[in-house]
Amino acid sequence: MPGKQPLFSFGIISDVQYADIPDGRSFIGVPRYYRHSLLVLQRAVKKWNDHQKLKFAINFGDIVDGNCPKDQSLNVVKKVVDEFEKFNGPLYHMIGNHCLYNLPRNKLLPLLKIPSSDGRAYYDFSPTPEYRFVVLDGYDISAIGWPQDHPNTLEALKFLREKNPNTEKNSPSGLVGLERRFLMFNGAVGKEQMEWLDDVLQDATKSKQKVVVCCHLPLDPGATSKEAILWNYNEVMDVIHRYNCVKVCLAGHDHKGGHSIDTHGIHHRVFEAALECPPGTDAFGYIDVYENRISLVGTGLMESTDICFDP
Ligand SMILES: Nc1ccn([C@@H]2O[C@H](COP(=O)(O)O)[C@@H](O)[C@H]2O)c(=O)n1
Ligand SMILES: O=P(O)(O)OC[C@H](O)CO
Repeated sequence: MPGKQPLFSFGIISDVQYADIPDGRSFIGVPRYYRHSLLVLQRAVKKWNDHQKLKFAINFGDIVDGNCPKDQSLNVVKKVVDEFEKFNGPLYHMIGNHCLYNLPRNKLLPLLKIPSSDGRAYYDFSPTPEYRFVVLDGYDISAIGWPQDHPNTLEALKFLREKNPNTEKNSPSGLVGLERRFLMFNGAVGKEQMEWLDDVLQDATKSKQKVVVCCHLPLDPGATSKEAILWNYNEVMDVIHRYNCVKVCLAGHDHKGGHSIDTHGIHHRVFEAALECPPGTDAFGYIDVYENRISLVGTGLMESTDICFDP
């Protein structure tokens, strides 16, 4: 409603994928501006600070690109984190595949200040009594980021062998429809995390909190290309759909962005990537949160979106 003050607001950006290398292209030929993406982040932080009323900011993952020379990974991650930390408020990070190409979890999570035990990267926080944010770890079961002999790596490799017959496990060749998500650059939510999610949603329901679910990997086929969804998005959504508290799911990873409303009326918004902004353009924003609405105010290629729900 025009004129009504939001309960709170927060900044968002996704897929910065910075690297100090010349511009390139994605596998499907979309230009990627590896150096310029840091300027997009700098402009985002300036805009968030100028706003003055943002309660926090969330990075939806992939702060550094997989093409970053590996002897530079540690310094580059630190450099990008330093840019984020110029924001005058709390920051919440999540991990993406490109972060994990550069650093293992035990190095990455402390740098991103992700609360963690045993390398897990899922957590929740409550910025106001009415709202709970759940940050999922989409690379819990993954062939990247864990030590090679870790049970989660072995489970992921077994899963990929069963689901994707290609030698190159990032190739969706021959996979049909939603099977195209069974790629090495995606991952799954494991059993313990699933139980934790169920507990958090049960607690949020008891506490009459509305929940915003955040994950690097999208959770609804309507909001993303088939190659970019969480392997077990359907199992995660089955848990979410058992409750009424989740109002919105937010994600990155699929750089072109997207928006859908699923069969239970939950909105899914996938954010446009900072990496794919041609020089001088931007993709970031902030979200105003109300009792029964969230409103994304986008800058540049980040499309503004209004999302209404039952309180
Ligand atoms: N349709 C596709 C997409 C990707 N690949 C492989 O994945 C790698 C990573 O892709 P990016 O989006 O990060 O460029 C890429 O190098 C390919 O090996 C593929 O085979 N088919
Ligand atoms: O994480 P990337 O850069 O490999 O990109 C993933 C694609 O957007 C999936 O379609």
